[in-house]
Amino acid sequence: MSSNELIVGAAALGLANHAYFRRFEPGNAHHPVITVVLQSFLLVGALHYLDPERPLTLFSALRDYITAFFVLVSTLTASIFTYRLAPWHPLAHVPGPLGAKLSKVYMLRHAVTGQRSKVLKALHDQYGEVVRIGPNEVSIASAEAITSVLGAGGYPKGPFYKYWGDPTFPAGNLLTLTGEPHTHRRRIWNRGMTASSLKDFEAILSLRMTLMLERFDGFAAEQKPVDLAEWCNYLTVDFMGDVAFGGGFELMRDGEDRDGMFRIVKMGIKAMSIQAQMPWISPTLKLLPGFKEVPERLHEFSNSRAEARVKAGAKTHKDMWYHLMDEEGKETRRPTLAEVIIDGGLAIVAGSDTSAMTLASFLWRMLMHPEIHARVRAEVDKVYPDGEGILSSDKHNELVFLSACLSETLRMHPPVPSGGSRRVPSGQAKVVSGTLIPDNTDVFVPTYAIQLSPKNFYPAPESFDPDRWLRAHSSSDGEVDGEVLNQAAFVPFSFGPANCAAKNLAWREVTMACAALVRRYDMSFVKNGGGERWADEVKDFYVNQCDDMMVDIRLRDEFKV
Ligand code: HEM
Repeated sequence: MSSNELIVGAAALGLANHAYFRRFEPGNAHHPVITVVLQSFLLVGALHYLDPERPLTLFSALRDYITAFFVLVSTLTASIFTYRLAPWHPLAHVPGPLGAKLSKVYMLRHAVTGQRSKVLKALHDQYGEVVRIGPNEVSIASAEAITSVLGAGGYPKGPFYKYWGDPTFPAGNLLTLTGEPHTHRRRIWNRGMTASSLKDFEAILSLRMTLMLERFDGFAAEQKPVDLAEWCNYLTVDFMGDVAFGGGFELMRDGEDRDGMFRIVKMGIKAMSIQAQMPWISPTLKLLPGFKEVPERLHEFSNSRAEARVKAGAKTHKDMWYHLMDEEGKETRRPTLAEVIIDGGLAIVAGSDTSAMTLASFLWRMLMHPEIHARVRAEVDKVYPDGEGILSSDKHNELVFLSACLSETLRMHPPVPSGGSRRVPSGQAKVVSGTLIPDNTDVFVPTYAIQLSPKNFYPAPESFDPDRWLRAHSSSDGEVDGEVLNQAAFVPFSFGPANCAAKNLAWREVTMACAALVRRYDMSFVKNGGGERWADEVKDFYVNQCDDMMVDIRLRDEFKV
């Protein structure tokens, strides 16, 4: 075999590898790398076997190896790129930026910088409702996609979700499950969210709110600036700890994340949000030393909380554990301890940052729009003239304007702004938003882009206008003089069988906290603290993450003694 034959052989192998990987999608990064390394090695071995007269020195063997490896990898890459841009690619008819068609690296870099949701919105503004955002991925920003992709007759969760669980646990959590296992586990979750369960959780929340108000009274007395965003997080973490494990987190009492656990959780979410863009990289990264440290710490932490909960038993109010563990024995197959621990951990992760971001965004909007703030406060004062009942949800339906402000907050600042993917199963290609979405495509339905589209919210979709919700409610068909408010396009809690499992709990939680804080305190951004730009700095790491929001807190005059 001459050098020419080596080159032709390596190129043929490159093409054969592409054909193989197209048919059998690699589940990790290390197997393809090992395969390519080994194949180059075997090719050089074959060269020397077939041409025994070829000089065999360390130098010539190395040179042949490098040539074979380089040609194989280059042909494989060129073949992949050519196919991805070819007119016969199944997604050739979907418009999108060239970089995204070629490689997932295009969206990966936006995931790393937390700009994914904003980039998706810009791409939809440029290319329309259906955009190709990866070699095999599309984003569809339309109300139609919400029902036909996320709804009951839609598609199962895609590989994006595969690694959101804890690799140190044998069971997957609710977020990672799809199909029948998801339906089964979701039934148990739903049982934990009935009206009577919500009342139990509300009683737990009112205790936490009382503590928050005590702490804020203290800051007001000391005239000490407070990181409002951080304290929103302390509230929601402490509350989720109570709900999921019957207690144990005391961030508000300590006034800090003492053992750094929640900083780790945030880092973990950020890392996962980046990996989820290339799910096949996860199994490879897990082989690296130190990589399991974060999940292992979380595992130990959840385990210790679970042990404490098991020892303590159910308290006066039934917590989530009670339902997840099926302590009433309603299931034929009772959940295992591992399943309950991992779902308890999920409740902390899924329920704390989302609610905290909603609360912080609402309060930021109040600080930015004093005239709207004044109207919310007037309503709260009217509904709770002496404060009686403010830590219960009984009168929440009377907080009409506050609810409109919360809806507008969740429209403009959805805490999960771009979401995860659904994968079209083989044989289930269908037309969505006028475009054929072929088999095996990963489909994203980006909440932020949909909720800021003038097709769904008009006029001024990028302005904070809570009254749009009131105007729409006052008309019988939801339409007012050329205005658009498409309720079907309002999905901050997602949609369909895998929508937020605790939507009603979350709504009560943030309503109660907003009402109590607005009623009791005057707040203002600390001078030169950059608070006015807070929302611009929010990053999309699947769940939004934010910087400090430093505010001065004062008791309203009527509460001063
Ligand atoms: C305002 C606050 C909240 C918002 C905006 C929110 C939003 C969402 C969204 C958009 C999803 C779907 C994510 C996806 O498919 O990728 C989701 C799922 C979920 N959320 Fe929430 N959430 C909130 C609060 C909570 C709370 C308090 C809990 C607490 C227990 C919770 C538990 C869950 C769970 C378990 C799932 C997974 C559901 C499934 O896959 O079946 N969320 N949430």
